[in-house]
Amino acid sequence: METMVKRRVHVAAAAMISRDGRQVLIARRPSTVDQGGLWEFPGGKLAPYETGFEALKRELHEELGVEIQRAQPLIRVHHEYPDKHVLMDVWQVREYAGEPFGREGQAVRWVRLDELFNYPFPAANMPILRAVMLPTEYLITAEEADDATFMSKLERALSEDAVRLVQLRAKTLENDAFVSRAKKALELCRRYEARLLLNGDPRLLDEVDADGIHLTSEQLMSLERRPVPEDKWLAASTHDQAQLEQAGRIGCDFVTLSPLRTTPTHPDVYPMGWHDFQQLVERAAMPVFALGGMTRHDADHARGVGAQGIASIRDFWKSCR
Ligand SMILES: Nc1nc2c([nH]c(=O)n2[C@H]2C[C@H](O)[C@@H](COP(=O)(O)OP(=O)(O)OP(=O)(O)O)O2)c(=O)[nH]1
Ligand SMILES: [Mg+2]
Repeated sequence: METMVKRRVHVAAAAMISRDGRQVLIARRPSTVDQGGLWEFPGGKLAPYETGFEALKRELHEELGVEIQRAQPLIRVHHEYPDKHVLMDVWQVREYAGEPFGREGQAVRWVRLDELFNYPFPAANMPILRAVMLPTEYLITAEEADDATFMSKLERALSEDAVRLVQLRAKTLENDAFVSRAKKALELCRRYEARLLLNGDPRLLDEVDADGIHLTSEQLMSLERRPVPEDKWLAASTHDQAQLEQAGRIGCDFVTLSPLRTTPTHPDVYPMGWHDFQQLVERAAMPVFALGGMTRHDADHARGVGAQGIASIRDFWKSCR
């Protein structure tokens, strides 16, 4: 039998974000081409001499008639189709000239971020959809004995730092106190249109209608399947390749990967540093937040090596004046 060598295809694609930040542009692939009839993020294959960004500029001009001025890396996705290996570099584009239209006759549509899942995309796109919907910063709340202090610090992070993704982590609270704090936190997060994930048992969602669950790496490794429904977010803490693979197997929507640096809370854990971090992120099947000594100033660098952004306790949890 002939051995088939799979074609390798390198693609640059764009998540174009509307000026109000609430919508993303998608296009329908003509029914005659590969993955025809499905929706996609505009873009196409790199020519042999091109960088990813050059290809992105050319493709968006050809397909949509727009001139891109700047783009930030969003996520890199490997996907095995039956006939080829696709590597997609997806960029977030907010600065462009011209109004996009279907220059090749294809349907083009601005859709709200929370409606993206209503459109059929190619199999490779799931991590991209997650990445488009997630912000670049993930706040992990600090232990706080008293609810009032907790709430005022959370509100400060939501209002002053514009945090939109929050993990409630409160290991020192008993179940009832945790649930009560979670309900208050949820109400506040809703007011700021922020998502709240609970660090703990997936059954907590029966008591508090939060947006999802964040698993510890230990919980993650003990599960055989996704423990929450598809309409909830599932995140997990990971520290190595095996945990990242397990997160992919049970269908985590995103993960944190740590420790990037040593931190006062974990002084004796060996930090992985950017090089190892990048290698692990490269193979991950979902968006990854860098954790461990990160501040917002690290977010651009984190995205440059393929991460979604940064997760932090200290950077968003400051004393109130
Ligand atoms: N542009 C784009 N391609 C995607 C997405 N998801 C996905 O699996 N793909 C796959 C389908 C194709 O095999 C490949 C992209 O090829 P393409 O058909 O857009 O390439 P191109 O614009 O250069 O087209 P052509 O000149 O070869 O006709 O990546 C996506 O969201 N956007
Ligand atoms: Mg194309």
